[in-house]
Amino acid sequence: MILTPEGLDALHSQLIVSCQAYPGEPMRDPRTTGQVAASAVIGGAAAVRVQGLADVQFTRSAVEVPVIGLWKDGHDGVFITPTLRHALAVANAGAHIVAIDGTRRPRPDSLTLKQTVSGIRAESHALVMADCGSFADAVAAVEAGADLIGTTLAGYTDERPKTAGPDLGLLAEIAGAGLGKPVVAEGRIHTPAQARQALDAGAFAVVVGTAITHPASITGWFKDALEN
Ligand SMILES: CC(=O)N[C@H](C=O)[C@@H](O)[C@H](O)[C@H](O)COP(=O)(O)O
Repeated sequence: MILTPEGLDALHSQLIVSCQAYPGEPMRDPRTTGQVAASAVIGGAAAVRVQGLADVQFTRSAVEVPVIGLWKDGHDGVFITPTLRHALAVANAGAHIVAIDGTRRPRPDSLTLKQTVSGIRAESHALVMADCGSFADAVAAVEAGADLIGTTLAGYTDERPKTAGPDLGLLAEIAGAGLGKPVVAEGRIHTPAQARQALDAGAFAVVVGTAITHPASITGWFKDALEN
């Protein structure tokens, strides 16, 4: 199944679930990722987002909804699918949508964001989601040709403070600017009410990760509540 820009309509106002376990964690296994993703789909996820080539491959065979794939390399600076090589590997692993760093920061392979998007288009059928950290990033990502704009990196670059919940201010600013591409709310959406607020602030779709698929974090939230 090839996902076209028109096919993105199926994701309008929908929930996308990010299924990620981090290096060294017990659930860091591509089979587990696929099972968690399939469970999220049973619950109503219209798409899933997974990290790592094997995770993309396993998840593609575990679900029938669109798979957003990424490859995290490192954890500082530009680390979400940082180069064209990473992006093409994610596309080749079967991702319908490749999520890439969509900031204006220099990239490790020295390509511009526009060259990266063009390279993905030239070599694959995958759509491109640009993970942005600011309004200026979003404008640049649309100009670069991205199919989807994510607020994924709001609070993780030095352009925005890290809000406790989702950065609804940035979301509303991008959505309100009418840049012509769907804006996906992602990052620190921890409650159903916040997911609803994100849609109301203009999000095309909402990505929730930790609050649905990261038991260690969720357990910590409950434990903290008992201790304070
Ligand atoms: C900044 C960064 O590395 N974000 C990553 C991107 O894929 C993931 O670690 C997040 O879990 C994902 O964005 C979903 O966000 P949240 O888990 O807050 O719902």
